[in-house]
Amino acid sequence: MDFLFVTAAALVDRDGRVLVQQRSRHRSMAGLWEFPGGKVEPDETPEHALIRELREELGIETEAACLAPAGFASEALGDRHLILLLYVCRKWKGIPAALDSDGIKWVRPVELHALDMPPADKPLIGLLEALV
Ligand SMILES: Nc1nc2c([nH]c(=O)n2[C@H]2C[C@H](O)[C@@H](COP(=O)(O)OP(=O)(O)OP(=O)(O)O)O2)c(=O)[nH]1
Repeated sequence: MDFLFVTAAALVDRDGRVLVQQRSRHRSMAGLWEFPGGKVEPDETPEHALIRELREELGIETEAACLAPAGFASEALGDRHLILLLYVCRKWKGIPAALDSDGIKWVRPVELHALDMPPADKPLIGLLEALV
């Protein structure tokens, strides 16, 4: 099986809201709301990939100690199989900006049900409702 490992973060603010970003037009799954993150490169740990993606996509800095494993999703993706590793992060430096997406917004976990998200993300919503 050809696995695609992707790491993503639920950034949680002091009001218990979670950041989601909208995938930009030129990407697969364009327009869907997702958790910031991306593919784990062969030479990276999931945590380092996520730290890099948060820097590239949002312009924020965090560290491995601030990434708490929250859960995962397992979903067919074309001829590959996606393993999406979700971390909760409550501590970072900087103010998130939409550097690589069509927009960002902060929502309560219960509000995620009403957003168009990739299929892999759906089972993670209940998890965040319980955790955040
Ligand atoms: N970052 C992120 N990716 C997700 C989520 N849910 C989900 O199915 N994915 C999928 C979409 C992509 O296939 C892959 C993430 O890769 P990526 O975002 O680095 O991919 P990409 O746009 O550069 O490339 P592509 O998918 O357009 O080929 O994981 C999510 O919540 N966050």
